[in-house]
Amino acid sequence: MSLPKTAILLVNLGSPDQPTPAAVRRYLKEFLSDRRVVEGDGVMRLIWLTVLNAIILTFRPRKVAKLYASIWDQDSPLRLILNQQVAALQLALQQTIPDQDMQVFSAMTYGNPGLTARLEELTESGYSKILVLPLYPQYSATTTAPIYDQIARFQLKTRNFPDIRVVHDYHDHPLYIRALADSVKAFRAEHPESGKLVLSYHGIPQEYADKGDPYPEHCYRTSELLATELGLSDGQWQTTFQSRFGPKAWLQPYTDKTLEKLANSGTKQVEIICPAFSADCLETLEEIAVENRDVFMQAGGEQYQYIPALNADPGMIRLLVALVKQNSCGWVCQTCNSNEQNETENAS
Ligand SMILES: C=CC1=C(C)c2cc3[nH]c(cc4nc(cc5[nH]c(cc1n2)c(C)c5CCC(=O)O)C(CCC(=O)O)=C4C)c(C)c3C=C
Ligand SMILES: [Fe+2]
Ligand SMILES: [Fe+2]
Repeated sequence: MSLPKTAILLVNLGSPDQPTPAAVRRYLKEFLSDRRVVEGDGVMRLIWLTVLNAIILTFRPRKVAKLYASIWDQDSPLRLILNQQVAALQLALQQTIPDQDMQVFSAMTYGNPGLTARLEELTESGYSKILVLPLYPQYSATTTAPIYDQIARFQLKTRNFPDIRVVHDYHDHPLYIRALADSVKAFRAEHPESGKLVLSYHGIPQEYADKGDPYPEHCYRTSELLATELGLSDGQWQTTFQSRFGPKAWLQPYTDKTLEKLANSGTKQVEIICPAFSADCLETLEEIAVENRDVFMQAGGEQYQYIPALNADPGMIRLLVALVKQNSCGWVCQTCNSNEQNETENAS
C-alpha cells in the first residue's frame, strides 16, 4: 500500500523581498491591509486605508528599508532561518520516523514564498495531507488567524483540496519551555554575569485583547512556565511587550519603558529573551538587540545581553518533531496506527 504524500508547512510572518523602499512598501501594503492586523469596519476601514496609503506607505518604507539593510545577510534573517528550520526538521523527521515520507516546506503569510501559492503548488503536486505549523507558539488573531484565513480562502476556490490540519498554538508545550530554558542556561554558561531576565513579547493593541484575543494570557503562561523551569524567583524576571505601532494603547508594560525604569531604579544588568519569535528577525536583531540596548544604556544600565531566538537549535527541532508527530496522529503516527491495528485485530 503506498503512503499518502504528506507535506509539513512551516509558516512565519514574512519579510520584504529586498531591503529597498519599494520592496518594503509592497510588503507593508500587503501586511497592513490585512483586516486581522488592523481591525475596523465601515468608516474606520476607509480612514485606515487613507492613512495607510497617504502617510504610512509614503514615509515608513524608506526608514524601515534602512533598518532591514542593517540586518540583511543576502536575504532577510527571518527567511534564511526559516529555510534552516525546514532543512533541520526534514533531516530530523527522516531520522526519527524514517518509514514515513514527509516533505517539509516553507511559507510566509505575507511576501514570499506566499502561503496560498504554496498550498496550490502542493495540491498540484499530489500532496493529499498537509500539516501547517505556524511558527507562533502563542495564538493571536493577528498572526495565527490570518493563516487559517488564507487556508479557508484557498479551500473556497478549490474543488478537491487536501486534508489540511493547522497547529493552533504550543505556548505551554513542555518541549517549547525546555528549549527556551536550555537556551537561557546555555547563554548563562557562556556569559556568567547574569542579570534580571526580561521576557519581551511582540505586542498587540490592548483593544484586541479586551475583545478576547488570548495572546497575552498565552504569553504570561509561557513566562511563568519558563521562570519555574529555570527556578527563578519573582524579582528575577519580568514580562514586557515590544514593537508598539500607531497611537493606540498596546499591551503593557512596554519593553522600552520598562528597561528605562529598571536602569533608573538601579538594575544595571539585564538579559533579554523574546519567546514569541521562533526566528531572529528585524524585531529582535534591530529593535531589541540595538535600539533597546541604547535605551537601557542611556538610562544608566551597564550590561545588556540579548539571548538569541531558538532558530534552528536542536531544542527547537525536537519541539517541531514532537508537534509533527502529535498533530499528524492517524495520518502517519506509528503509535496510533499500530494501536488501531491491534484494536481492529482484537475486535475481529
Ligand atoms: C498593527 C500592526 C501589527 C501587529 C498587530 C503585529 C503583531 C505581531 N507581529 C508579530 C511578529 C512580527 N512582526 C514583524 C514586523 C512587523 N510588525 C508590524 C506590525 C504589527 N505586528 C510591522 C509594521 C512590521 C514590519 C516592520 C515595521 O515596519 O516596523 C516581524 C519581523 C519581520 C521581518 O521581516 O523581520 C515579526 C516576526 C507577532 C508575533 C505579532 C503578534 C503576536
Ligand atoms: Fe509585528
Ligand atoms: Fe498518534
